[in-house]
Amino acid sequence: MAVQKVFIVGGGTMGRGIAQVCAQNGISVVLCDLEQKVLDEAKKQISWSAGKLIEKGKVRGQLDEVMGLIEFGTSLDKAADAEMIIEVVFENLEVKGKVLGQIGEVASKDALVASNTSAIPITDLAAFVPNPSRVLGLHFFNPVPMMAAVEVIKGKQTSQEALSLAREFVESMGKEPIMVMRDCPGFVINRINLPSSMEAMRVVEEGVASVEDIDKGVKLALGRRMGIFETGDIVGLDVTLGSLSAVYEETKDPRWHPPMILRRKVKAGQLGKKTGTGWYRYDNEGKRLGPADE
Ligand SMILES: CC(=O)CC(=O)SCCNC(=O)CCNC(=O)[C@H](O)C(C)(C)COP(=O)(O)OP(=O)(O)OC[C@H]1O[C@@H](n2cnc3c(N)ncnc32)[C@H](O)[C@@H]1OP(=O)(O)O
Ligand SMILES: NC(=O)C1=CN([C@@H]2O[C@H](COP(=O)(O)OP(=O)(O)OC[C@H]3O[C@@H](n4cnc5c(N)ncnc54)[C@H](O)[C@@H]3O)[C@@H](O)[C@H]2O)C=CC1
Repeated sequence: MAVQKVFIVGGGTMGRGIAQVCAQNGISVVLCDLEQKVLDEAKKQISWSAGKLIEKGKVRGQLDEVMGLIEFGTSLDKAADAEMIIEVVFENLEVKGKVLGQIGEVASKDALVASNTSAIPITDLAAFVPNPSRVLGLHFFNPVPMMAAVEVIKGKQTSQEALSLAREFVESMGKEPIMVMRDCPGFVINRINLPSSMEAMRVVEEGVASVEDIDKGVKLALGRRMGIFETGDIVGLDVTLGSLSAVYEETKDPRWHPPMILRRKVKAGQLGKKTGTGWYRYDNEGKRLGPADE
C-alpha cells in the first residue's frame, strides 16, 4: 500500500523541502517544529518554491492544492495516524534519540520511521524506537525540490518489506533511490563528498588558495554546478560539523576529525546563508556579497 500520510518532525532547511515534495506528489503531510516562527518561514518558502516550479511546468496542479495538503503544527500527536514518519531535526544523536523516543510513544507500530540524518548510523537511531524493523534512513539532498537523489539506508534490523515500501515512496515522489544496503557512518554520498570538503577547508587553512578560487576551480575544472563552499553555505556549517563529528565519533579515524577552521566558524555563529555569514557573506535577501573574513 502506497504511503498517503506523512508526518515530518523538524521544519528547517530539509524538513520543509521534504514536505513540499510530498505535497507536490499528492501526499498529505504534517510538518512539525518546536517553533511557530520556523513554521511560518517554512510556509513562505514552500509557497515560493512550489509556485516557481508550477509556473515553469515542472510541477502539475495549482499552488493552493499543494499548500492545502500541508498542515503545520507544533505537536507530535498527529504522528499517530501517519504511515511514514520522517525525523529531520538537528544532526545530533542525543537530540534525534529524544525525538525518536517521543515518536515511538505516539506512532502506530506499523508506521515506517525514517531519519534524514546525514551521517549517523541508522542502527544507532533505531535503538530509540520500539520497532526497529520499521526504521530506516531516507537521506534527501539540499535543495530537496531540485535534487533527484535520495539515499535509502538499511539499518541492521530494517526489514526487507520496510525497505521496499520506502523505495516505492521515494519513487512516488519522482526521486531516484540510491540503495545503501549496509549501514555505516556517512552512508555513500557523504562518505565520498565530505572528504573533499574537508580537504578544501584545509587548503584554505594552510593559505594555499582562497575560498573563491577553490570554488571557481571545482566548477571550471571539475564541472560541479556549485562550489564546495557555496554548497557548504546552503547546507549549513553546523550541519557539516555535526556530520563530520558523527563519523569521527563512530570511527575515531583522524582523517574525519573536523578541521579547526570549521569548528571556529560554528562557534562564532557563522553557519552559512541562514545566519548571513559562513564561507561567504550575504545580504538580507540571501544575495552573496563576497567572501567572509578567515
Ligand atoms: C549535507 C548532506 O547531508 C547532503 C547534501 O545535501 S550535500 C548538498 C547537495 N547539493 C548540492 O551539491 C547542490 C548542487 N547544486 C545544484 O545542483 C544546482 O546549483 C541547483 C539545483 C541548486 C540550482 O541550479 P542552478 O541552475 O545551478 O542555479 P540557479 O541559476 O540559482 O537556479 C536555477 C533556477 O532554479 C531556481 N531554484 C533554485 N532553487 C530552487 C528551489 N529550491 N525551488 C524552486 N526553484 C529553485 C532558481 O530560482 C532559478 O530560477 P530562475 O531561472 O527562474 O531564476
Ligand atoms: N542542511 C542540509 O543541507 C542537509 C541536512 N540533512 C540532515 O537533515 C537534518 C536537519 O537538517 P536541517 O534541516 O539543515 O536543520 P535545521 O537546523 O535547518 O532544522 C532543524 C529543525 O528541527 C527543529 N527541531 C529540533 N528539535 C525538535 C523537536 N524536538 N521537535 C520538533 N522540531 C525540532 C528545529 O527547531 C529546527 O527548525 C540533519 O540531520 C541534517 O544532517 C541532510 C541532508 C542535507
